[in-house]
Amino acid sequence: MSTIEVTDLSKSYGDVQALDDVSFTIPDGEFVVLLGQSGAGKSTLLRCLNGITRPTEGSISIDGAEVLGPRNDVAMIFQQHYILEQISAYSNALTGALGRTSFLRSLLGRYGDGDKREALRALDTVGLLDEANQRAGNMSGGQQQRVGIARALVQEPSLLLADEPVASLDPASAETVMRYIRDAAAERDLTTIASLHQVNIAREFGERFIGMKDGEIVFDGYREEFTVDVIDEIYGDIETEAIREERTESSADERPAQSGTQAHEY
Ligand SMILES: Nc1ncnc2c1ncn2[C@@H]1O[C@H](COP(=O)(O)OP(=O)(O)OP(=O)(O)O)[C@@H](O)[C@H]1O
Repeated sequence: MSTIEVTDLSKSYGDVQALDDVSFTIPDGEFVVLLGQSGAGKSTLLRCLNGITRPTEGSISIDGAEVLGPRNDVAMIFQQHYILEQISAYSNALTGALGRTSFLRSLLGRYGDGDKREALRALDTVGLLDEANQRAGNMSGGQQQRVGIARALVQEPSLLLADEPVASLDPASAETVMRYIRDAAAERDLTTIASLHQVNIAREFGERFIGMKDGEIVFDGYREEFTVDVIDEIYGDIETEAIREERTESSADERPAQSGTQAHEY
C-alpha cells in the first residue's frame, strides 16, 4: 500500500520521445489500468516506476521517497511470467523472497518460516494451494501466470506493477488471471498499476484508467468517465467502430433489448 507521485516525467531514446511530461498521483490502494496503442509508452512508464529505466527528466516517488533504481518493495508481473519450469509452484513462489534472503540461504533453499507461510498464503490467494507441489512446467499458461502473481506477492510489495499480464492468454484464462490480480490487490490493499490492451477486460477490472498516446496522458479518470469517446481518443476509431455500428443498428431496429450484448458493456 503506497502513494505514487509521478512528476513531469519524460523519457527519450535518441529521437524517440517515449514519455512526454507525464504527471499523476495515485493514492494508497488504488487499482489503475494503463491503456494505449502499441508504442504509446506504457512499458516505459512501468519500467521507470520499478526503477529499471531511468527517466530523462522528472521524478517518481513512492511514499515520498524518490525512485532511483530497482526496489524490493516494487513487484512486477510480466506478459512472459519467467517462472522456473523444473521446480514446483511453491518453490517458484518462494523465490519472491530472494530479495530478503541471503545468497547462501537461497542457494541451500533455506527460506525462513515466515517466507514459507507467505508462499502458501500467496498460492492460496491465486487459487493454487492444492497445486503447490505440482511442477510449474506441467501447468497451463494461466496457472503459470498465477504462479508468477504468487511470486510477486511473496515479495511483499507496496506497489504491484503488471505489464500486459494477460496478453498471451485466451479470453477465459485472461479473465480468471485478472480476477486473481484484482482480488490479491484488494485483499492486501495493494496499490496496483496494470497495462492492458483488451478494452473489455480493462473496463471490467479497472477502477481508474490512465490513457496514453504518443508518450502523453490523454485521459485520467474513473469508471463513469471512461466512455466510448474516451476509448476513441486513446485508440482512434479502431476499437469502438463495431460498438457504434451495433448501437446504430439496434436503435434503427427498434429492438434495443435484443441488440448485441457487447454494446451494453460500454
Ligand atoms: N529500449 C528502447 N530503445 C529504443 N526505443 C525504445 C526502447 N523502449 C521503447 N522504445 C520506444 O519507445 C516508444 C514507447 O515504447 P513502449 O514499449 O513504452 O510502448 P508500449 O505502449 O508499452 O507499447 P507495447 O504495448 O507495444 O509494448 C516506442 O516508440 C518504442 O519503440
